[in-house]
Amino acid sequence: MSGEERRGREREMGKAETNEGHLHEVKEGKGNVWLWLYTGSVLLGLLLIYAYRASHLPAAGEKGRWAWIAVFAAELWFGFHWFISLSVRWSPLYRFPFRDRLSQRFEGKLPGVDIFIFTADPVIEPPTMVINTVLSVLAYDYPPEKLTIYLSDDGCSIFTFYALLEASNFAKLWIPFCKKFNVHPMAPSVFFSKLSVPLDDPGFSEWKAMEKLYRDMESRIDAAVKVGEISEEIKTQHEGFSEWCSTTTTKDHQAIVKILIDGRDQNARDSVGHSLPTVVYVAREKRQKYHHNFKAGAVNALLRVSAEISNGPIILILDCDMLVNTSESIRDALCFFMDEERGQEIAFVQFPQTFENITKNDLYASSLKALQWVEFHGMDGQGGPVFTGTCCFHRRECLNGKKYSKANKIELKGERPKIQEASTRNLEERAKALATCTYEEKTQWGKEMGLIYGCPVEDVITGFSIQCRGWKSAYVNPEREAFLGRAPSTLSQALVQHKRWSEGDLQIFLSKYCPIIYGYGKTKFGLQMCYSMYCFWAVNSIPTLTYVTIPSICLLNSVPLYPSVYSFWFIPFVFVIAITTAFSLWESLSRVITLQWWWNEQRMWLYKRTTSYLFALVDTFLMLLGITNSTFVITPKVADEETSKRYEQEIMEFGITSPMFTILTTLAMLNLFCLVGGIKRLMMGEEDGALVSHFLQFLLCGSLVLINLPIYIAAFVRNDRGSIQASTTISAVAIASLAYFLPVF
Ligand SMILES: O=c1ccn([C@@H]2O[C@H](COP(=O)(O)OP(=O)(O)O[C@H]3O[C@H](CO)[C@@H](O)[C@H](O)[C@H]3O)[C@@H](O)[C@H]2O)c(=O)[nH]1
Ligand SMILES: [Mn+2]
Repeated sequence: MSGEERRGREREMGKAETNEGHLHEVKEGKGNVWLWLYTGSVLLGLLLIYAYRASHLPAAGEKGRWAWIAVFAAELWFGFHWFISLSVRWSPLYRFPFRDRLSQRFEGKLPGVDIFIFTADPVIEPPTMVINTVLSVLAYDYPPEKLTIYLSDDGCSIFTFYALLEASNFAKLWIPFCKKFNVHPMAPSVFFSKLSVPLDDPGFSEWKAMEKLYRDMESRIDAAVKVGEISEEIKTQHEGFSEWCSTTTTKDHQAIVKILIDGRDQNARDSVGHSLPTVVYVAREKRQKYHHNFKAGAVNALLRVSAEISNGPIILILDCDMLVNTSESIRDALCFFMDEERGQEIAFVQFPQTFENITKNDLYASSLKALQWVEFHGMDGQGGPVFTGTCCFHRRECLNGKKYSKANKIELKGERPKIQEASTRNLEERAKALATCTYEEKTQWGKEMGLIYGCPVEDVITGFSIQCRGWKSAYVNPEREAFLGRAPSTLSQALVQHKRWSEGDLQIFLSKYCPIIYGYGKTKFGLQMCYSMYCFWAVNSIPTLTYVTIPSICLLNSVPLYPSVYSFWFIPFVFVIAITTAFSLWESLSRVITLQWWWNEQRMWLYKRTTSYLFALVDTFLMLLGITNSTFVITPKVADEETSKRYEQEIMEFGITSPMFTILTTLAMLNLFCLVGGIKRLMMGEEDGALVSHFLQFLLCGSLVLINLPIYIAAFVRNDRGSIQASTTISAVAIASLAYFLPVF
């Protein structure tokens, strides 16, 4: 299904509301009859399962009693989590902006927009990638004098600064080029590598010339990075280079604020004579003894710096790998904020995080389709989606802590100071003072103002606190993806990212901002349920681990844990398994996803639960006990050629040793051994009716073996550098063999 078809379908699914005169259309999802039926029947099935578990509990001293209790507890938890996950399905909303109405009514009065781009490490996030994001943003279809771009560099890298300087020069040609040829995505590296212009096209030579200019710039930057030094000749191009000296390190340096293009300057023009957006480089001060609060700290520093320089009332927050793919998304977002009636209560407009490097069947389930195609629309119906840290437009005032009030109409005003009022240098000096380590001492920054500190998902917790102040958020998922980022391209990256997310979400539940307690009376119960569902991700690890080990070990020991095929109680089990699987398949297949894709999603669902979520749970407890501190492991955005090749071929990447891989391999081996043991017993006819009495255990263990196929292949068949390390395989086999000796209680 193409984007257009999906959109058509969503429109159809929605009930029309009166949209006359509005800047956007809101449609409520319908078709709840099916959902009622689904919910009702699964609920009934679950109750029957629980009744069976309670009434057939093995007596004290009988083999399998404790296994039974454990499996029962897991089923209770699964039922509970399934139930709260309905909250994101009940009342989806779909939104569609009317850009033409916006232009008709507001073209001359559009608000200033400040765009924040964040980078933190020049190796993981190469300068050429970062400036591609910057260039794509510069080519937005928006009045340049109202656009200011801030690059926050937590890596304080002279190469990133140099790359930005190159980009600000290149922009003078790139912006008119994008407009002339209607370029999408507006990032040169992606654009030139994915598209080629036909020879007979009238624009051919211009196109090729631009590509050459881009490639030259890219090689200049890459060359400087490779040498590890900026040449004296380059340093003469800008006095900003003098900020770096021999003692400058990522963790220890003064604040740097450099306005590379001042849009107020009459001489700052592109090649066709139009004025240019303002471009600012910011590296907030870092000192060893001050905690810098990761991305949240960077956002807050930019909030203050930008207030001094441009003070745009609308802010777009972007990660450094999030390229702009359509020039319209600022205007789309404004259709929500500027709607006279519906817009007043909207604090932020979230776009989905879409990615340019998703493989054919999304091997690591990184496209987050379930979340972004189903769940966020569902949350929108309960008060608004989460803030996901990127691809999100905010009202500045809401980020600064303002409470919603019906009486107060907020106006989207805020003009840049005129050039005669403040010179560029003067602005830089004033802004620097706002980006120091000590500035936030004894202030509300990180608490009531700006992004909230101390949580690995600063975005989610902040979004929730904004909603608790009475605001709503809106989710818009346009036909053509608005942004294109880079998804993790190895298994370990994907698992580490999910560890951070699930850990952060669990910490929200345990923090002052617990959705149920803090949100009580401030938000809808449905919204609290949505958030709780994410908060409990990490907790899922324990019941999932129970379920992937105990029934299999019991199978090996011929201890039945489920009703036999001929029993009445067999029906609810099969029914719940069948209908929930069918529902999930329907949800996926009706939204483009292929069968293989769905299967990959199921595998990642399992892997995340048995590793990322488990580690998140453990780390959260250690943190509560004061043993560890919260950290932020940055997701790598580049990989070596061999790894990238395997990724494109959808071959799972292990390669390194990691406790996560040991767990995954052990679980895979355990299930293989148990299945083999169970089948052996069947073949030998050691026990009559074993298949009938253990049918569901065979099914469960068999499915686990099937889903783990890539692990067996990576451990025993493959011998490339991405396969499972021999040491991991050996320890996994050793631990899993213990299953043969494990007594069943
Ligand atoms: O100390 C830091 C750490 C990170 N970043 C930036 O934060 C962004 C997100 O980091 P990344 O490693 O790419 O994390 P992801 O897992 O891809 O990030 C998702 O999840 C994060 C919360 O866990 C959100 O902040 C992000 O916006 C969201 O895309 C990147 O641009 C980083 O450069 C900083 O500026 N300073
Ligand atoms: Mn990222």
